[in-house]
Amino acid sequence: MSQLLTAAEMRDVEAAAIATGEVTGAELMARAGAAVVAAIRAEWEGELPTQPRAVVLAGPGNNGGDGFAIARGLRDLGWSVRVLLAGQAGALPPDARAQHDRWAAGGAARGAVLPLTLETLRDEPAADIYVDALFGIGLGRPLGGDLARVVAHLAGADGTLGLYQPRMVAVDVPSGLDADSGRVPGDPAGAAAVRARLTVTFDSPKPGHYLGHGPDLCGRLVVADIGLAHARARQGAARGLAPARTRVVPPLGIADPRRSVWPDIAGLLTKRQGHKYQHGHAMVLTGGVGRGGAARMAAKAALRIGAGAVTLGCPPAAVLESASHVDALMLHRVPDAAALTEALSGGRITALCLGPGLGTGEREAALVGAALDWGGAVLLDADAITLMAGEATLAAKLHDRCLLTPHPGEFRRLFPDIAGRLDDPDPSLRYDEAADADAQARSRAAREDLAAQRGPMMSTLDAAREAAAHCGATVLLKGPATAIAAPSGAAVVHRAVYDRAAPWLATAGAGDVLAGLACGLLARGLAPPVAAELAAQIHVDAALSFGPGLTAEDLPRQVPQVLARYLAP
Ligand SMILES: NC(=O)C1=CN([C@@H]2O[C@H](COP(=O)(O)OP(=O)(O)OC[C@H]3O[C@@H](n4cnc5c(N)ncnc54)[C@H](O)[C@@H]3O)[C@@H](O)[C@H]2O)[C@@H](O)CC1
Ligand SMILES: [K+]
Repeated sequence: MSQLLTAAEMRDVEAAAIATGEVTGAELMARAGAAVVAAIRAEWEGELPTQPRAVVLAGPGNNGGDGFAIARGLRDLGWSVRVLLAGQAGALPPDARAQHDRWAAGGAARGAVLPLTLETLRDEPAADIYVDALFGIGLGRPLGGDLARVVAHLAGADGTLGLYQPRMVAVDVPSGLDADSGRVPGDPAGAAAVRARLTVTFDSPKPGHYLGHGPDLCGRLVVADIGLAHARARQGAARGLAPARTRVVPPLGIADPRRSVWPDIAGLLTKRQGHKYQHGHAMVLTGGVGRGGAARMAAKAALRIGAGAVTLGCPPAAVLESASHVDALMLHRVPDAAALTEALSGGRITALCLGPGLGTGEREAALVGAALDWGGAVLLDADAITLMAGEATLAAKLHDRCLLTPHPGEFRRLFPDIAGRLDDPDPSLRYDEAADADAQARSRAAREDLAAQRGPMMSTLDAAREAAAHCGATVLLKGPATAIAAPSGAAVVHRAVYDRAAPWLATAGAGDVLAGLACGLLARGLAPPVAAELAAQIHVDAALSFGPGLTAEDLPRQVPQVLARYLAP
Protein backbone atom coordinates (compact mmCIF):
# COMPACT_ATOMS: atom_id res chain seq x y z
CA MET A 1 0.00 0.00 0.00
CA SER A 2 1.54 3.25 -0.97
CA GLN A 3 -1.14 5.79 -1.68
CA LEU A 4 -1.70 8.94 0.34
CA LEU A 5 -5.17 10.48 0.23
CA THR A 6 -6.03 13.99 1.23
CA ALA A 7 -9.26 14.54 3.14
CA ALA A 8 -10.97 15.69 -0.05
CA GLU A 9 -9.81 12.61 -1.95
CA MET A 10 -10.92 10.35 0.89
CA ARG A 11 -14.38 11.89 0.79
CA ASP A 12 -14.46 11.35 -2.99
CA VAL A 13 -13.57 7.70 -2.60
CA GLU A 14 -16.21 7.18 0.09
CA ALA A 15 -18.83 9.00 -1.93
CA ALA A 16 -17.98 7.00 -5.05
CA ALA A 17 -18.24 3.70 -3.18
CA ILE A 18 -21.57 4.69 -1.68
CA ALA A 19 -22.87 5.95 -5.05
CA THR A 20 -22.32 2.55 -6.70
CA GLY A 21 -24.48 0.96 -4.01
CA GLU A 22 -21.74 -1.51 -3.08
CA VAL A 23 -21.66 -0.16 0.46
CA THR A 24 -23.55 2.32 2.62
CA GLY A 25 -22.16 5.09 4.80
CA ALA A 26 -23.56 3.22 7.79
CA GLU A 27 -21.69 0.07 6.81
CA LEU A 28 -18.44 1.99 6.37
CA MET A 29 -18.86 3.50 9.80
CA ALA A 30 -19.53 0.09 11.30
CA ARG A 31 -16.36 -1.24 9.64
CA ALA A 32 -14.37 1.74 10.86
CA GLY A 33 -15.62 1.17 14.40
CA ALA A 34 -14.82 -2.54 14.27
CA ALA A 35 -11.34 -1.80 12.93
CA VAL A 36 -10.59 0.54 15.82
CA VAL A 37 -11.84 -1.97 18.38
CA ALA A 38 -9.59 -4.64 16.85
CA ALA A 39 -6.61 -2.27 16.84
CA ILE A 40 -7.18 -1.37 20.50
CA ARG A 41 -7.22 -5.04 21.46
CA ALA A 42 -4.00 -5.67 19.54
CA GLU A 43 -2.20 -2.62 20.91
CA TRP A 44 -3.14 -3.11 24.57
CA GLU A 45 -3.10 -6.89 24.61
CA GLY A 46 -2.09 -8.18 28.03
CA GLU A 47 -2.06 -4.69 29.58
CA LEU A 48 -5.69 -4.33 30.57
CA PRO A 49 -7.74 -5.49 33.59
CA THR A 50 -10.44 -8.15 33.16
CA GLN A 51 -13.16 -5.59 32.78
CA PRO A 52 -11.55 -2.55 31.25
CA ARG A 53 -13.14 0.87 31.33
CA ALA A 54 -13.22 3.20 28.32
CA VAL A 55 -14.23 6.81 27.91
CA VAL A 56 -15.23 7.73 24.37
CA LEU A 57 -15.08 11.40 23.42
CA ALA A 58 -17.48 11.87 20.51
CA GLY A 59 -17.51 14.94 18.28
CA PRO A 60 -20.28 16.57 16.24
CA GLY A 61 -19.54 14.83 12.91
CA ASN A 62 -18.97 11.34 11.52
CA ASN A 63 -15.79 10.97 13.56
CA GLY A 64 -18.14 11.10 16.53
CA GLY A 65 -20.27 8.47 14.75
CA ASP A 66 -17.24 6.18 14.66
CA GLY A 67 -16.93 6.85 18.39
CA PHE A 68 -20.42 5.48 19.07
CA ALA A 69 -19.69 2.41 16.94
CA ILE A 70 -16.49 1.85 18.94
CA ALA A 71 -18.34 2.35 22.22
CA ARG A 72 -20.80 -0.37 21.24
CA GLY A 73 -18.03 -2.67 20.07
CA LEU A 74 -16.17 -2.34 23.36
CA ARG A 75 -19.36 -2.76 25.38
CA ASP A 76 -20.08 -5.97 23.47
CA LEU A 77 -16.69 -7.21 24.65
CA GLY A 78 -17.78 -6.66 28.23
CA TRP A 79 -16.03 -3.34 28.78
CA SER A 80 -17.57 -0.62 30.85
CA VAL A 81 -17.92 2.37 28.52
CA ARG A 82 -18.92 5.99 28.93
CA VAL A 83 -19.54 8.35 26.03
CA LEU A 84 -19.11 12.10 26.36
CA LEU A 85 -20.64 13.93 23.38
CA ALA A 86 -19.62 17.38 22.18
CA GLY A 87 -22.83 18.99 20.96
CA GLN A 88 -26.35 17.71 20.53
CA ALA A 89 -27.28 14.22 19.41
CA GLY A 90 -30.00 15.74 17.25
CA ALA A 91 -27.41 17.71 15.28
CA LEU A 92 -25.29 14.68 14.35
CA PRO A 93 -25.15 13.78 10.62
CA PRO A 94 -27.42 10.81 9.73
CA ASP A 95 -24.94 7.90 9.94
CA ALA A 96 -23.49 9.22 13.19
CA ARG A 97 -26.97 9.81 14.53
CA ALA A 98 -27.90 6.20 13.76
CA GLN A 99 -24.81 4.97 15.62
CA HIS A 100 -25.71 7.21 18.53
CA ASP A 101 -29.22 5.79 18.62
CA ARG A 102 -27.98 2.20 18.56
CA TRP A 103 -25.65 2.98 21.43
CA ALA A 104 -28.29 4.83 23.42
CA ALA A 105 -30.74 1.97 22.88
CA GLY A 106 -28.70 0.19 25.56
CA GLY A 107 -30.63 2.31 28.07
CA ALA A 108 -29.47 4.72 30.74
CA ALA A 109 -27.32 2.15 32.48
CA ARG A 110 -25.52 0.71 29.46
CA GLY A 111 -25.80 3.45 26.85
CA ALA A 112 -25.45 6.67 28.78
CA VAL A 113 -24.28 9.78 26.93
CA LEU A 114 -23.10 12.79 28.91
CA PRO A 115 -22.38 16.20 27.44
CA LEU A 116 -18.65 16.75 26.97
CA THR A 117 -17.33 19.74 28.87
CA LEU A 118 -14.08 20.32 30.68
CA GLU A 119 -15.98 19.71 33.93
CA THR A 120 -17.60 16.41 32.90
CA LEU A 121 -14.27 15.20 31.57
CA ARG A 122 -12.45 16.11 34.78
CA ASP A 123 -15.17 14.48 36.87
CA GLU A 124 -14.93 11.18 34.98
CA PRO A 125 -13.20 8.45 36.95
CA ALA A 126 -9.92 7.45 35.30
CA ALA A 127 -10.29 5.03 32.41
CA ASP A 128 -8.03 2.37 30.91
CA ILE A 129 -8.60 3.65 27.39
CA TYR A 130 -9.68 7.01 26.01
CA VAL A 131 -11.09 7.13 22.51
CA ASP A 132 -10.59 10.42 20.71
CA ALA A 133 -13.49 10.56 18.25
CA LEU A 134 -13.89 14.33 18.36
CA PHE A 135 -12.67 15.40 14.92
CA GLY A 136 -11.35 13.45 11.98
CA ILE A 137 -10.73 14.63 8.46
CA GLY A 138 -13.50 17.22 8.84
CA LEU A 139 -11.61 19.61 11.10
CA GLY A 140 -11.93 22.85 9.22
CA ARG A 141 -10.66 25.58 11.50
CA PRO A 142 -8.92 26.18 14.82
CA LEU A 143 -10.76 24.81 17.82
CA GLY A 144 -12.37 27.38 20.06
CA GLY A 145 -14.38 27.72 23.27
CA ASP A 146 -14.83 24.84 25.65
CA LEU A 147 -13.72 22.28 23.06
CA ALA A 148 -10.37 23.99 22.78
CA ARG A 149 -10.03 23.73 26.57
CA VAL A 150 -11.03 20.06 26.47
CA VAL A 151 -8.41 19.30 23.82
CA ALA A 152 -5.77 21.34 25.65
CA HIS A 153 -6.57 19.34 28.79
CA LEU A 154 -6.25 16.05 26.89
CA ALA A 155 -3.01 17.34 25.36
CA GLY A 156 -1.54 17.81 28.80
CA ALA A 157 -2.11 21.51 29.49
CA ASP A 158 -3.01 20.71 33.10
CA GLY A 159 -0.14 18.32 33.65
CA THR A 160 -2.40 15.50 32.50
CA LEU A 161 -0.41 14.19 29.55
CA GLY A 162 0.76 11.19 31.55
CA LEU A 163 -2.85 10.29 32.26
CA TYR A 164 -4.18 10.54 28.72
CA GLN A 165 -1.48 9.97 26.11
CA PRO A 166 -0.55 6.40 27.10
CA ARG A 167 -4.25 5.45 27.08
CA MET A 168 -5.36 7.44 24.05
CA VAL A 169 -6.47 5.99 20.74
CA ALA A 170 -7.22 8.57 18.08
CA VAL A 171 -9.86 7.77 15.48
CA ASP A 172 -8.56 8.69 12.01
CA VAL A 173 -6.43 11.60 13.26
CA PRO A 174 -5.71 13.05 16.70
CA SER A 175 -8.28 15.82 17.12
CA GLY A 176 -6.84 19.21 16.34
CA LEU A 177 -4.44 17.84 13.70
CA ASP A 178 -5.17 18.79 10.11
CA ALA A 179 -5.16 15.56 8.12
CA ASP A 180 -3.79 17.17 4.98
CA SER A 181 -0.87 19.12 6.35
CA GLY A 182 0.17 17.71 9.71
CA ARG A 183 -0.29 21.18 11.07
CA VAL A 184 -2.48 22.24 13.97
CA PRO A 185 -4.78 25.08 12.88
CA GLY A 186 -4.23 28.12 15.06
CA ASP A 187 -1.20 26.66 16.80
CA PRO A 188 2.10 26.47 14.90
CA ALA A 189 3.71 24.73 17.88
CA GLY A 190 1.25 21.86 17.62
CA ALA A 191 0.31 21.80 21.30
CA ALA A 192 -3.42 22.32 20.72
CA ALA A 193 -4.10 18.78 19.56
CA VAL A 194 -4.67 15.44 21.22
CA ARG A 195 -1.57 13.28 21.67
CA ALA A 196 -2.26 9.61 21.12
CA ARG A 197 -0.45 6.33 21.68
CA LEU A 198 -2.29 4.79 18.75
CA THR A 199 -3.99 6.31 15.72
CA VAL A 200 -6.21 4.21 13.50
CA THR A 201 -6.94 5.65 10.10
CA PHE A 202 -9.07 4.20 7.34
CA ASP A 203 -8.25 2.88 3.89
CA SER A 204 -5.17 5.03 3.25
CA PRO A 205 -2.93 7.22 5.35
CA LYS A 206 -3.31 10.97 4.93
CA PRO A 207 -0.39 13.35 4.37
CA GLY A 208 -0.86 14.78 7.86
CA HIS A 209 0.03 11.44 9.41
CA TYR A 210 3.58 11.89 8.07
CA LEU A 211 4.11 15.61 7.77
CA GLY A 212 4.60 18.30 10.39
CA HIS A 213 3.36 17.41 13.88
CA GLY A 214 1.60 14.28 12.63
CA PRO A 215 4.07 11.59 13.68
CA ASP A 216 4.53 13.21 17.07
CA LEU A 217 0.81 13.36 17.80
CA CYS A 218 -0.28 10.06 16.26
CA GLY A 219 1.96 7.75 18.28
CA ARG A 220 1.74 4.49 16.38
CA LEU A 221 -0.16 4.56 13.11
CA VAL A 222 -2.42 1.75 11.97
CA VAL A 223 -4.06 1.88 8.55
CA ALA A 224 -7.24 -0.19 8.59
CA ASP A 225 -8.83 -1.67 5.49
CA ILE A 226 -12.53 -0.81 5.37
CA GLY A 227 -13.16 -2.28 1.93
CA LEU A 228 -12.65 0.81 -0.21
CA ALA A 229 -9.71 -0.39 -2.33
CA HIS A 230 -11.81 -0.90 -5.45
CA ALA A 231 -13.52 2.43 -5.16
CA ARG A 232 -10.16 4.09 -4.61
CA ALA A 233 -8.64 2.53 -7.72
CA ARG A 234 -11.68 3.49 -9.81
CA GLN A 235 -11.71 7.00 -8.45
CA GLY A 236 -8.01 7.46 -9.17
CA ALA A 237 -8.42 6.16 -12.71
CA ALA A 238 -11.44 8.40 -13.34
CA ARG A 239 -9.39 11.43 -12.44
CA GLY A 240 -6.41 10.29 -14.45
CA LEU A 241 -4.53 9.92 -11.21
CA ALA A 242 -3.81 6.20 -11.44
CA PRO A 243 -1.96 4.42 -10.11
CA ALA A 244 -1.53 7.01 -7.38
CA ARG A 245 -1.03 10.72 -7.40
CA THR A 246 0.73 10.93 -4.09
CA ARG A 247 2.58 7.97 -2.76
CA VAL A 248 4.26 7.31 0.52
CA VAL A 249 7.58 5.51 0.23
CA PRO A 250 8.62 2.97 1.16
CA PRO A 251 5.16 1.40 0.81
CA LEU A 252 3.46 0.35 4.02
CA GLY A 253 2.66 -2.96 5.56
CA ILE A 254 5.41 -5.13 4.14
CA ALA A 255 7.74 -6.56 6.74
CA ASP A 256 10.48 -7.87 4.47
CA PRO A 257 12.97 -5.01 4.00
CA ARG A 258 13.87 -6.25 0.53
CA ARG A 259 10.31 -5.76 -0.51
CA SER A 260 9.75 -2.53 1.36
CA VAL A 261 10.74 -0.72 -1.79
CA TRP A 262 8.88 -0.60 -5.03
CA PRO A 263 9.10 -3.74 -7.11
CA ASP A 264 11.48 -2.63 -9.85
CA ILE A 265 14.09 -1.17 -7.51
CA ALA A 266 16.43 -4.05 -8.26
CA GLY A 267 15.95 -3.43 -11.96
CA LEU A 268 16.82 0.20 -11.51
CA LEU A 269 19.98 -0.48 -9.53
CA THR A 270 21.42 -3.67 -10.93
CA LYS A 271 24.53 -3.13 -13.01
CA ARG A 272 24.65 -5.11 -16.19
CA GLN A 273 28.00 -5.86 -17.74
CA GLY A 274 29.56 -3.11 -19.69
CA HIS A 275 32.07 -0.35 -19.81
CA LYS A 276 32.15 1.95 -16.77
CA TYR A 277 30.87 4.86 -18.82
CA GLN A 278 27.77 2.88 -19.67
CA HIS A 279 26.79 3.39 -16.04
CA GLY A 280 27.04 7.11 -16.36
CA HIS A 281 29.60 9.70 -15.50
CA ALA A 282 28.82 12.20 -12.77
CA MET A 283 30.64 15.45 -12.27
CA VAL A 284 30.59 17.14 -8.87
CA LEU A 285 31.85 20.70 -8.58
CA THR A 286 33.89 21.55 -5.50
CA GLY A 287 34.43 24.85 -3.76
CA GLY A 288 37.75 26.61 -3.33
CA VAL A 289 40.73 25.67 -1.17
CA GLY A 290 39.64 24.19 2.16
CA ARG A 291 36.03 23.97 1.00
CA GLY A 292 36.07 20.75 -0.98
CA GLY A 293 34.92 18.35 1.74
CA ALA A 294 31.22 18.59 1.04
CA ALA A 295 31.64 17.97 -2.67
CA ARG A 296 34.05 15.09 -2.08
CA MET A 297 31.47 13.47 0.20
CA ALA A 298 28.82 13.91 -2.49
CA ALA A 299 31.19 12.47 -5.10
CA LYS A 300 31.92 9.39 -3.00
CA ALA A 301 28.20 8.82 -2.55
CA ALA A 302 27.68 9.13 -6.32
CA LEU A 303 30.36 6.51 -6.88
CA ARG A 304 28.94 4.17 -4.25
CA ILE A 305 25.48 4.32 -5.75
CA GLY A 306 26.93 3.04 -8.96
CA ALA A 307 27.77 5.89 -11.27
CA GLY A 308 30.40 4.36 -13.59
CA ALA A 309 32.76 7.25 -13.08
CA VAL A 310 32.82 10.39 -10.99
CA THR A 311 34.88 13.48 -11.68
CA LEU A 312 35.46 16.29 -9.25
CA GLY A 313 35.44 19.63 -10.99
CA CYS A 314 37.74 21.90 -8.96
CA PRO A 315 38.94 25.47 -9.19
CA PRO A 316 42.63 25.16 -10.20
CA ALA A 317 43.92 26.19 -6.78
CA ALA A 318 41.94 23.40 -5.11
CA VAL A 319 42.95 20.52 -7.39
CA LEU A 320 45.88 19.47 -5.24
CA GLU A 321 43.78 19.40 -2.09
CA SER A 322 41.22 17.05 -3.61
CA ALA A 323 43.90 14.92 -5.26
CA SER A 324 45.36 14.08 -1.87
CA HIS A 325 42.01 12.80 -0.62
CA VAL A 326 40.39 10.42 -3.03
CA ASP A 327 41.89 7.91 -5.40
CA ALA A 328 38.81 6.60 -7.18
CA LEU A 329 37.69 10.03 -8.29
CA MET A 330 38.97 11.81 -11.36
CA LEU A 331 39.87 15.46 -11.19
CA HIS A 332 39.19 18.16 -13.70
CA ARG A 333 40.16 21.84 -13.58
CA VAL A 334 37.18 24.14 -13.77
CA PRO A 335 38.50 27.69 -13.51
CA ASP A 336 35.34 29.30 -14.82
CA ALA A 337 31.99 28.87 -16.53
CA ALA A 338 33.58 28.56 -19.97
CA ALA A 339 35.65 25.61 -18.75
CA LEU A 340 32.56 23.98 -17.33
CA THR A 341 30.68 24.42 -20.58
CA GLU A 342 33.56 22.84 -22.42
CA ALA A 343 33.73 19.90 -20.04
CA LEU A 344 30.02 19.30 -20.34
CA SER A 345 29.95 19.64 -24.11
CA GLY A 346 32.23 16.62 -24.52
CA GLY A 347 29.23 14.30 -24.21
CA ARG A 348 30.74 12.14 -21.48
CA ILE A 349 29.21 13.72 -18.39
CA THR A 350 25.68 12.44 -17.81
CA ALA A 351 24.86 14.37 -14.64
CA LEU A 352 26.26 17.31 -12.76
CA CYS A 353 26.00 18.12 -9.05
CA LEU A 354 26.66 21.59 -7.82
CA GLY A 355 26.03 23.34 -4.56
CA PRO A 356 27.67 21.51 -1.66
CA GLY A 357 30.48 23.80 -0.43
CA LEU A 358 30.46 25.56 -3.80
CA GLY A 359 30.55 29.17 -2.65
CA THR A 360 28.29 32.01 -3.64
CA GLY A 361 30.49 34.42 -5.58
CA GLU A 362 30.27 35.62 -9.17
CA ARG A 363 32.28 32.68 -10.52
CA GLU A 364 29.88 30.26 -8.87
CA ALA A 365 26.81 32.13 -10.14
CA ALA A 366 28.23 31.84 -13.64
CA LEU A 367 28.80 28.11 -13.08
CA VAL A 368 25.14 27.66 -12.15
CA GLY A 369 24.17 29.50 -15.33
CA ALA A 370 26.45 27.34 -17.47
CA ALA A 371 25.18 24.17 -15.79
CA LEU A 372 21.58 25.09 -16.55
CA ASP A 373 22.35 26.18 -20.11
CA TRP A 374 23.89 22.75 -20.73
CA GLY A 375 20.41 21.18 -20.62
CA GLY A 376 21.57 17.87 -19.11
CA ALA A 377 20.67 16.36 -15.74
CA VAL A 378 21.69 18.77 -13.00
CA LEU A 379 21.36 18.43 -9.26
CA LEU A 380 21.29 21.78 -7.49
CA ASP A 381 21.79 21.88 -3.76
CA ALA A 382 22.93 24.25 -1.02
CA ASP A 383 24.91 27.22 -2.43
CA ALA A 384 23.54 26.67 -5.93
CA ILE A 385 20.04 27.17 -4.54
CA THR A 386 21.11 30.24 -2.62
CA LEU A 387 22.59 31.67 -5.81
CA MET A 388 19.37 31.06 -7.74
CA ALA A 389 17.44 32.73 -4.92
CA GLY A 390 19.54 35.86 -5.38
CA GLU A 391 19.40 35.91 -9.16
CA ALA A 392 16.04 35.43 -10.87
CA THR A 393 17.59 34.93 -14.30
CA LEU A 394 19.33 31.79 -13.00
CA ALA A 395 16.15 30.28 -11.55
CA ALA A 396 14.39 31.04 -14.83
CA LYS A 397 16.79 28.62 -16.58
CA LEU A 398 15.58 25.62 -14.56
CA HIS A 399 14.17 22.78 -16.67
CA ASP A 400 12.70 19.33 -16.24
CA ARG A 401 16.04 17.52 -16.07
CA CYS A 402 16.92 19.48 -12.92
CA LEU A 403 16.54 18.27 -9.37
CA LEU A 404 16.57 20.75 -6.50
CA THR A 405 17.26 19.47 -2.99
CA PRO A 406 16.64 22.38 -0.62
CA HIS A 407 16.40 22.16 3.15
CA PRO A 408 13.57 24.28 4.53
CA GLY A 409 15.77 27.39 4.87
CA GLU A 410 16.98 27.16 1.28
CA PHE A 411 13.45 26.49 0.13
CA ARG A 412 12.33 29.66 1.91
CA ARG A 413 15.03 31.65 0.14
CA LEU A 414 14.20 30.36 -3.32
CA PHE A 415 10.41 30.31 -2.98
CA PRO A 416 9.65 33.04 -0.44
CA ASP A 417 6.00 33.45 -1.45
CA ILE A 418 5.20 29.77 -1.17
CA ALA A 419 7.11 29.47 2.11
CA GLY A 420 5.37 32.55 3.46
CA ARG A 421 2.01 30.90 3.03
CA LEU A 422 3.37 27.69 4.46
CA ASP A 423 4.51 29.51 7.59
CA ASP A 424 1.28 31.38 8.10
CA PRO A 425 -0.66 30.06 11.09
CA ASP A 426 -3.97 31.31 9.66
CA PRO A 427 -5.67 28.44 7.81
CA SER A 428 -7.69 30.90 5.77
CA LEU A 429 -4.48 31.79 3.96
CA ARG A 430 -4.46 29.00 1.46
CA TYR A 431 -2.84 28.26 -1.82
CA ASP A 432 -2.77 31.55 -3.71
CA GLU A 433 -4.10 30.99 -7.21
CA ALA A 434 -3.14 34.42 -8.50
CA ALA A 435 0.45 34.01 -7.42
CA ASP A 436 0.66 30.86 -9.44
CA ALA A 437 -0.25 32.22 -12.85
CA ASP A 438 3.07 31.00 -14.12
CA ALA A 439 2.36 27.44 -13.23
CA GLN A 440 -1.01 27.83 -14.88
CA ALA A 441 0.71 28.65 -18.11
CA ARG A 442 3.01 25.68 -17.70
CA SER A 443 0.55 23.00 -16.89
CA ARG A 444 -3.15 23.37 -16.46
CA ALA A 445 -3.56 19.73 -15.54
CA ALA A 446 -1.00 19.96 -12.77
CA ARG A 447 -2.75 22.98 -11.41
CA GLU A 448 -6.15 21.36 -11.43
CA ASP A 449 -4.70 18.50 -9.51
CA LEU A 450 -3.23 20.86 -6.98
CA ALA A 451 -6.65 22.38 -6.51
CA ALA A 452 -8.29 18.98 -6.08
CA GLN A 453 -5.76 17.97 -3.46
CA ARG A 454 -5.86 21.11 -1.41
CA GLY A 455 -6.99 21.07 2.19
CA PRO A 456 -7.69 23.83 4.65
CA MET A 457 -4.01 24.28 5.47
CA MET A 458 -1.03 24.22 3.19
CA SER A 459 1.45 21.40 3.73
CA THR A 460 5.13 20.99 2.93
CA LEU A 461 3.91 18.54 0.29
CA ASP A 462 1.70 21.24 -1.25
CA ALA A 463 4.66 23.61 -1.06
CA ALA A 464 6.98 21.20 -2.88
CA ARG A 465 4.28 20.62 -5.49
CA GLU A 466 3.69 24.29 -6.04
CA ALA A 467 7.40 24.97 -6.24
CA ALA A 468 7.93 22.19 -8.79
CA ALA A 469 5.01 23.38 -10.92
CA HIS A 470 6.31 26.91 -10.64
CA CYS A 471 9.96 26.30 -11.55
CA GLY A 472 9.48 23.35 -13.89
CA ALA A 473 12.01 21.15 -12.06
CA THR A 474 11.72 18.32 -9.55
CA VAL A 475 11.87 19.56 -5.97
CA LEU A 476 12.94 17.47 -3.00
CA LEU A 477 12.10 19.37 0.19
CA LYS A 478 14.08 17.88 3.06
CA GLY A 479 12.58 17.08 6.44
CA PRO A 480 11.86 14.08 8.66
CA ALA A 481 9.24 13.36 6.04
CA THR A 482 10.78 14.45 2.76
CA ALA A 483 8.39 15.72 0.11
CA ILE A 484 9.38 15.12 -3.51
CA ALA A 485 7.34 16.68 -6.31
CA ALA A 486 7.69 16.61 -10.07
CA PRO A 487 6.51 19.49 -12.26
CA SER A 488 3.67 17.22 -13.45
CA GLY A 489 2.19 17.24 -9.93
CA ALA A 490 3.12 13.64 -9.11
CA ALA A 491 4.58 13.54 -5.63
CA VAL A 492 5.85 11.24 -2.93
CA VAL A 493 6.36 11.61 0.78
CA HIS A 494 9.39 9.74 1.99
CA ARG A 495 8.59 8.57 5.50
CA ALA A 496 11.59 8.75 7.81
CA VAL A 497 9.20 8.74 10.74
CA TYR A 498 7.57 6.15 13.00
CA ASP A 499 9.47 2.88 12.57
CA ARG A 500 11.82 4.57 10.07
CA ALA A 501 12.78 7.52 12.26
CA ALA A 502 16.53 8.15 12.03
CA PRO A 503 17.07 11.31 14.08
CA TRP A 504 20.83 10.75 13.97
CA LEU A 505 20.65 11.53 10.28
CA ALA A 506 20.49 15.21 11.25
CA THR A 507 24.28 15.48 11.10
CA ALA A 508 26.58 17.87 9.25
CA GLY A 509 27.18 16.75 5.70
CA ALA A 510 24.28 14.32 5.48
CA GLY A 511 22.65 16.59 2.92
CA ASP A 512 25.79 16.49 0.75
CA VAL A 513 25.61 12.72 0.71
CA LEU A 514 21.95 12.85 -0.33
CA ALA A 515 22.89 15.19 -3.17
CA GLY A 516 25.63 12.79 -4.26
CA LEU A 517 23.36 9.76 -4.17
CA ALA A 518 20.76 11.55 -6.26
CA CYS A 519 23.38 12.83 -8.71
CA GLY A 520 24.82 9.34 -9.09
CA LEU A 521 21.37 8.01 -9.92
CA LEU A 522 20.78 10.84 -12.39
CA ALA A 523 24.09 9.96 -13.99
CA ARG A 524 22.89 6.39 -14.33
CA GLY A 525 19.98 7.68 -16.33
CA LEU A 526 17.14 7.77 -13.84
CA ALA A 527 14.60 10.55 -14.25
CA PRO A 528 14.84 13.25 -11.57
CA PRO A 529 11.72 12.21 -9.60
CA VAL A 530 12.84 8.58 -9.52
CA ALA A 531 16.42 9.49 -8.61
CA ALA A 532 15.15 11.73 -5.82
CA GLU A 533 12.82 9.10 -4.41
CA LEU A 534 15.40 6.37 -4.49
CA ALA A 535 18.18 8.57 -3.09
CA ALA A 536 15.97 9.61 -0.16
CA GLN A 537 15.25 5.99 0.58
CA ILE A 538 18.84 4.77 0.34
CA HIS A 539 19.95 7.73 2.49
CA VAL A 540 17.55 6.79 5.29
CA ASP A 541 18.19 3.07 4.97
CA ALA A 542 21.93 3.75 5.23
CA ALA A 543 21.34 5.79 8.38
CA LEU A 544 19.09 3.11 9.87
CA SER A 545 21.56 0.40 9.09
CA PHE A 546 24.39 2.32 10.83
CA GLY A 547 22.36 3.57 13.80
CA PRO A 548 23.15 6.27 16.37
CA GLY A 549 26.62 7.76 16.32
CA LEU A 550 26.44 8.17 12.57
CA THR A 551 28.51 10.81 10.83
CA ALA A 552 27.95 11.81 7.23
CA GLU A 553 31.13 10.00 6.19
CA ASP A 554 29.64 6.73 7.38
CA LEU A 555 26.70 7.03 5.00
CA PRO A 556 28.40 6.20 1.69
CA ARG A 557 30.09 3.24 3.40
CA GLN A 558 26.69 1.83 4.36
CA VAL A 559 25.41 1.97 0.80
CA PRO A 560 26.77 -1.45 -0.27
CA GLN A 561 24.92 -3.14 2.60
CA VAL A 562 21.72 -1.35 1.71
CA LEU A 563 22.07 -2.26 -1.96
CA ALA A 564 22.83 -5.86 -1.08
CA ARG A 565 19.52 -5.99 0.79
CA TYR A 566 17.58 -4.50 -2.10
CA LEU A 567 19.24 -6.72 -4.68
CA ALA A 568 19.11 -9.98 -2.74
CA PRO A 569 17.18 -12.56 -4.77
N1 LIG B 1 -19.35 7.61 5.66
C1 LIG B 1 -18.31 8.34 5.98
O1 LIG B 1 -18.24 9.49 5.57
C2 LIG B 1 -17.28 7.78 6.86
C3 LIG B 1 -16.64 8.63 7.73
N2 LIG B 1 -15.77 8.19 8.59
C4 LIG B 1 -15.40 9.05 9.71
O2 LIG B 1 -15.94 10.33 9.52
C5 LIG B 1 -14.93 11.31 9.67
C6 LIG B 1 -15.22 12.49 8.82
O3 LIG B 1 -16.49 12.95 9.24
P1 LIG B 1 -16.95 14.43 9.02
O4 LIG B 1 -16.74 14.79 7.63
O5 LIG B 1 -18.30 14.53 9.58
O6 LIG B 1 -15.91 15.27 9.83
P2 LIG B 1 -15.51 15.28 11.38
O7 LIG B 1 -16.33 14.33 12.15
O8 LIG B 1 -14.06 15.15 11.44
O9 LIG B 1 -15.85 16.75 11.83
C7 LIG B 1 -16.84 17.49 11.19
C8 LIG B 1 -17.67 18.21 12.20
O10 LIG B 1 -16.89 19.03 13.01
C9 LIG B 1 -17.26 20.39 12.86
N3 LIG B 1 -16.04 21.16 12.98
C10 LIG B 1 -14.99 21.18 12.13
N4 LIG B 1 -14.01 21.96 12.62
C11 LIG B 1 -14.45 22.42 13.82
C12 LIG B 1 -13.90 23.26 14.80
N5 LIG B 1 -12.68 23.76 14.67
N6 LIG B 1 -14.61 23.53 15.90
C13 LIG B 1 -15.82 23.00 16.05
N7 LIG B 1 -16.42 22.21 15.16
C14 LIG B 1 -15.74 21.91 14.05
C15 LIG B 1 -17.95 20.47 11.54
O11 LIG B 1 -18.80 21.56 11.49
C16 LIG B 1 -18.65 19.12 11.52
O12 LIG B 1 -19.82 19.18 12.32
C17 LIG B 1 -13.67 10.61 9.31
O13 LIG B 1 -12.56 11.24 9.90
C18 LIG B 1 -13.92 9.23 9.84
O14 LIG B 1 -13.59 9.19 11.21
C19 LIG B 1 -15.61 6.74 8.76
O15 LIG B 1 -16.65 6.33 9.56
C20 LIG B 1 -15.68 6.01 7.48
C21 LIG B 1 -16.98 6.32 6.82
K1 LIG C 1 -10.13 11.97 16.20
